[in-house]
Amino acid sequence: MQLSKRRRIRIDSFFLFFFFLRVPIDRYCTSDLNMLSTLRSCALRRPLHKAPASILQHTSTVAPRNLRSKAYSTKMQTYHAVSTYRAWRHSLPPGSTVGVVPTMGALHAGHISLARAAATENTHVVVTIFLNPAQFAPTEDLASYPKTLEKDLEKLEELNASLVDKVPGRVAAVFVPTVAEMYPAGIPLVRDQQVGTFVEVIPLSAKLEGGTRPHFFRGVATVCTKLFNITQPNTVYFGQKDVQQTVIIRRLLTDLHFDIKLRVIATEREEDGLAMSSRNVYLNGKRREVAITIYRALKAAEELYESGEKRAEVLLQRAREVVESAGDAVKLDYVSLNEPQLLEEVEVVEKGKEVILSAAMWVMPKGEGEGTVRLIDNLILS
Ligand SMILES: Nc1ncnc2c1ncn2[C@@H]1O[C@H](COP(=O)(O)OP(=O)(O)OP(=O)(O)O)[C@@H](O)[C@H]1O
Ligand SMILES: CC(C)(CO)[C@@H](O)C(=O)[O-]
Ligand code: BAL
Repeated sequence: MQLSKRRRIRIDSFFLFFFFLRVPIDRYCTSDLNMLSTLRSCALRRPLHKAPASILQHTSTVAPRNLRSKAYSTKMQTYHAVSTYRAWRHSLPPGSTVGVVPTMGALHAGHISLARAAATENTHVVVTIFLNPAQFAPTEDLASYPKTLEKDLEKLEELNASLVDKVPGRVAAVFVPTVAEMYPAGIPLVRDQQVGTFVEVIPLSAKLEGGTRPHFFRGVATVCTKLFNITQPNTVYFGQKDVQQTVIIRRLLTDLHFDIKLRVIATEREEDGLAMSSRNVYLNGKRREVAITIYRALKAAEELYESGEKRAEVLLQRAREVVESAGDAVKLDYVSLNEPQLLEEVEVVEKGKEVILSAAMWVMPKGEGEGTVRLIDNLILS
């Protein structure tokens, strides 16, 4: 049957109306994605002819620009269960990119710089906060590790508020799972008692930090594998402060065929150069003063390198001397020069090749009830 001309025009304008309605929504999807995530926005991206009426109603409620910034400040979601996180992750519109920042909490400016980098490069940032028992030996500080969840969430909200409009992403979700969720079979700290699935990156995990903390990278690789499976990132963000961890994660991503990019973000430091670290809260007064020794030692070796010395043993000796000069307030675990792929020790720094100069040092107890505090740091010589 032929439609009358007037009726055809009315039908065409009806479709045109919805076509134009969709344009701002699509633009919205690329710039203000966090807001959309709370609206289960994948539905909005469905071809309009398939969209149910209620979804179309939604579109008109998100449209006013002046409401968007308000919505931002209320939408960062915290998920404790894998299932609810997954529901959120599946709800993201096509074209979303997710940058994941794994942490153990007690957030400081170093963590925030990772999240900021992720916000610059993704539409959605997910920060995970999980104090992972599997990377602690029974003798280590799992029980006393700082726990500041409320403040952590505030800091992430502050970051969101500080991000300018042209930064595409916001911290949209914080994943804070329970130990039972992450380790359904339980996770005793004694390795021989552990049951379940574990991931090891051999032989990288036995080097440097692994020499003193043989359990450590098995715990890290295992929990990161779980977190990557759950959070489904496009890119993961790790700090250079834990440089061996970044080498191990790169290897893990390659070997397990994760379709995930790795970004390594520069170390944030205190004014005097001390690398920021959650464990720095253990350091007060005199202990905080001597903590800077690790950075001074690395800098002294770097200076010597820059003056032309390329022999590893001479450079490392320089660093050792600086630590020794601080007396028995500190104790060096190792200082080492390694190439960045397999962490093989380097004897002479070759022209044009980057090497990792890294160290671990304990700050010794001073008063009653104080424990030793282990610090790590590194510089890249290039
Ligand atoms: N100063 C820093 N600058 C940049 N990234 C950092 C810094 N400190 C930690 N990170 C990164 O943040 C991520 C989470 O680290 P984590 O939660 O263990 O904090 P941490 O400060 O390293 O704690 P810890 O004191 O236990 O070593 C890691 O990728 C780590 O490398
Ligand atoms: C990567 C990590 C969050 C795994 O627990 C931890 O090792 C850390 O914070 O560096
Ligand atoms: N960022 C390192 C975590 C740990 O020492 O357990």
